[in-house]
Amino acid sequence: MSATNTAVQPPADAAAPVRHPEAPAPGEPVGSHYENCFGCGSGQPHGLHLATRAGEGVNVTAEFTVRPEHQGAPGLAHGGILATALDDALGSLNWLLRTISVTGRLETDYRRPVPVGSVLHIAAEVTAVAGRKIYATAVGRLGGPEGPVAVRADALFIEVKVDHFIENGRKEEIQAVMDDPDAVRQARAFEVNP
Ligand SMILES: CCCCCCCC/C=C\CCCCCCCC(=O)SCCNC(=O)CCNC(=O)[C@H](O)C(C)(C)COP(=O)(O)OP(=O)(O)OC[C@H]1O[C@@H](n2cnc3c(N)ncnc32)[C@H](O)[C@@H]1OP(=O)(O)O
Repeated sequence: MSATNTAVQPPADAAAPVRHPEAPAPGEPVGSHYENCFGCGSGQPHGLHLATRAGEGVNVTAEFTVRPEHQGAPGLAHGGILATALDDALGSLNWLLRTISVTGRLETDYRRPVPVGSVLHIAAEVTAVAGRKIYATAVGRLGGPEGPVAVRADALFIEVKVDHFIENGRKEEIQAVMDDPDAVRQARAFEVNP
């Protein structure tokens, strides 16, 4: 049995999540939110290069292929890397809700070791929303989408404005993003089109 923390369990009066009408269609890729993201960006040679697709509900699926640079113990994925993979899949649920949010709490259970070379099949979904708090869960399986559970997580994401990144990110990277009008428009659209 997993230990649970009330912070990642929705309160009784939380609302069911609603799939945004402009969310990516089921089966469509959920693009990377930032090319230098260690989880999903194409610009990180040692990154996880997570490929995420929208599901039919407020959910996504993703695959993560464990490479030698992701090791903790010999031949096995590092636990922090596995948490990163789940965290990033959970983060891409932003596109299903069309809400920008960041991880407040991530509670992870490791059930099986994950060998280098294996593919972690991840499924993540929003379970409830209460104000700015978004409750979500993710599971990573081995051998296929129905395979045995290797790792799972419950998470609390907190909704933020674009200014969260502008005010807190290092100036160089923020300026580079702001110089890309498409990136700014995409991020701002989340705020004006709830
Ligand atoms: C032109 C530029 C454009 C840029 C555009 C970029 C677009 C990007 C798009 C999409 C990004 C997606 C990225 C996904 C990547 C994968 C996910 C990650 O790795 S995210 C990184 C890791 N997480 C953090 O760095 C958060 C650090 N923490 C914070 O910044 C703050 O703590 C924050 C924003 C989470 C909350 O701070 P507060 O001041 O806004 O709000 P308060 O009042 O503290 O919390 C609100 C409620 O939530 C609860 N809460 C907050 N944190 C909690 C926690 N850890 N555990 C339990 N409850 C918590 C509080 O108790 C409060 O609850 P009550 O309303 O009082 O009921």
